[in-house]
Amino acid sequence: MSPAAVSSSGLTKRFGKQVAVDHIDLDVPAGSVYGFLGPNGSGKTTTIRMLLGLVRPTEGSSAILGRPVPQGLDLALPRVGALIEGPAFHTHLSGRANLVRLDAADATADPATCDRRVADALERVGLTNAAGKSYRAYSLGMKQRLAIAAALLQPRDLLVLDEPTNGLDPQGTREVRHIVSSLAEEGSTVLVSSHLLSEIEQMCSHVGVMSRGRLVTQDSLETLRDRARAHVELHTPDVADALRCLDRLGLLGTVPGDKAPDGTVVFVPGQVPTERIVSDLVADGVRVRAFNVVRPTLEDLFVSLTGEGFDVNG
Ligand SMILES: Nc1ncnc2c1ncn2[C@@H]1O[C@H](COP(=O)(O)OP(=O)(O)OP(=O)(O)O)[C@@H](O)[C@H]1O
Repeated sequence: MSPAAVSSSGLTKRFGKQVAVDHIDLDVPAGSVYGFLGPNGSGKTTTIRMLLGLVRPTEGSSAILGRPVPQGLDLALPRVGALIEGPAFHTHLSGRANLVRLDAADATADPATCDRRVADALERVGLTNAAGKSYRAYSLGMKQRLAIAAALLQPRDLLVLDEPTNGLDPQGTREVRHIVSSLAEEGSTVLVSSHLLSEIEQMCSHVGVMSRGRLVTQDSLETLRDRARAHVELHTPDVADALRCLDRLGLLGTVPGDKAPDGTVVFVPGQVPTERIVSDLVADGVRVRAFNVVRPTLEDLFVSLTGEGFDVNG
């Protein structure tokens, strides 16, 4: 197992009586693109602020790049690029001049390589041609890309991006996705928050789902897709015979109990073709009243976990 780039244990933040973040155990594997997904107000920003030492947790602990927060932040933060509350850009300065200023304010940055690093960061986010324009003339998408460039002025092992596509048009969103993918290809871990499932699905390898301050699920996207795979709901008066037949086919049938009507058997067909299952059931004398293949989407899975909807298309 790869070591965690970010981890937390029982991390909790209360504002007065309100529990904004409720005992969450994060595990962001090194090298992953971890999508931190949840509706507005579910506690994502507060969590990220705690991880970066910007707000003190009420309870619990966390570590980034193997260093405890806050004691180890001096060592960890130079290796972390964060887009959380946009850096303070000067509206009258150009994008390039803004980055040079930010770099100059960073004690860990080498002034001798500033120009090259600024040029590289601008190139990465596709702002080379607009580098000399004043910030006030930038579109929202360009401003967002400049903020990402600011996080990339130095090589980073971990990027923390809070809702990086907020307010961007589809083109801007695609560009941010592309930047995230290229960072991941180069080996950085990326922790990216979003309230959009479609976005997380397209760029992440892992997902943590927040709902009302709690981390309701956390896994690789692959595993979650697997959990959301098709299952069959079979209705029959011959439940025992049906279970025996499924067993012979190597399938595990379960009787869901009080939630489903009498005579319901649920199973995951896996690799066995459904037509084969039906014909075997019939051959065994099982009276098939209904045979419904249910294909939940990832969204169905998350909604069932959180009880809330996700903005699917943005
Ligand atoms: N400084 C604060 N004082 C009081 N309550 C706060 C404070 N910061 C956040 N909260 C509350 O904590 C809850 C979680 O907010 P948070 O910003 O972490 O959610 P989020 O998932 O990031 O949502 P969004 O995407 O809207 O920022 C909200 O109900 C919010 O009102």
